[in-house]
Amino acid sequence: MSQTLYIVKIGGNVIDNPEVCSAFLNDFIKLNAPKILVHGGGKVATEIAAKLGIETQMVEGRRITDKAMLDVATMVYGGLVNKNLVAQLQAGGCNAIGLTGADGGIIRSVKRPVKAIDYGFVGDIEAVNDQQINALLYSSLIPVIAPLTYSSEGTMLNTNADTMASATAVAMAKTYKVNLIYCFEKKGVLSNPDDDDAVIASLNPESYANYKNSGAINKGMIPKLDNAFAALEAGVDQVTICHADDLLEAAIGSAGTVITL
Ligand SMILES: Nc1ncnc2c1ncn2[C@@H]1O[C@H](COP(=O)(O)OP(=O)(O)O)[C@@H](O)[C@H]1O
Ligand SMILES: CC(=O)N[C@@H](CCC(=O)OP(=O)(O)O)C(=O)O
Repeated sequence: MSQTLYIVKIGGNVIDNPEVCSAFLNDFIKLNAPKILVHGGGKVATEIAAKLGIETQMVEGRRITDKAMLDVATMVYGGLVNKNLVAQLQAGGCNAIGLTGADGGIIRSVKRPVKAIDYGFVGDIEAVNDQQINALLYSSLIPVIAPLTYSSEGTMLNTNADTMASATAVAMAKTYKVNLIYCFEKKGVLSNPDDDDAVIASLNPESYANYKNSGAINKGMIPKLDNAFAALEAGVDQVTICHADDLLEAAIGSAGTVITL
């Protein structure tokens, strides 16, 4: 029986809220098992870009990333957000190491081909170096992964954090029983987006299709759930979507929305 590895993704709305983020990090530190943190930061990037006079354009939850926006993404995700998370984890006694996909060559991607939409410098993941990630875990380092990848041409590419978490989980499922937990600012996937307590306990592809058709599940939740189902189909053991406050409960299956096939 292989060991459980927790891959926890934290979204940009939580990162932007210092109190909730700090409480979440304290719980992440308490999670007593091999673990990886994948972070977003879309909200911070949008704020900093606006201060620099760069407008944000999102299509289906993905940021249109021209060169100026790529520079913002690289600075904000790989620098500001990643290093602040690492500093807080280190202060709490957790030996975190901050990485983009380029560091240690852990996640390589290819620039998304231009079809109906030109997303610019956005990467579609091609390869996750699970052996390199394993080497870090064996050294008792806790990887903290920013939503950036690199191309074989030597450029950084902006990559959705939910997809980073899902692809990392799939690669690590070769050696671990992976428990993937998406933490955000709501208690789970809601059956009624206006009622924060209407948490769906368990969601399968059929119920997902129904909620999507009725409009109850929309916007950023659609790519998150597509990533969640893709991870399960590719061998990840468990996927949960929960509030950042409920990480430790979700880790034992008693909070949030459990995704099933
Ligand atoms: N049924 C739903 N339940 C919960 N959230 C939903 C639902 N439908 C849409 N959403 C939206 O999805 C968002 C989460 O996606 P996203 O903004 O990409 O999160 P993150 O930045 O944490 O990855 C929520 O903030 C919420 O506005
Ligand atoms: C290509 C793409 O869309 N990248 C995302 C990466 C950040 C992210 O995913 O952050 P959240 O998890 O906070 O949404 C973006 O720039 O918004």
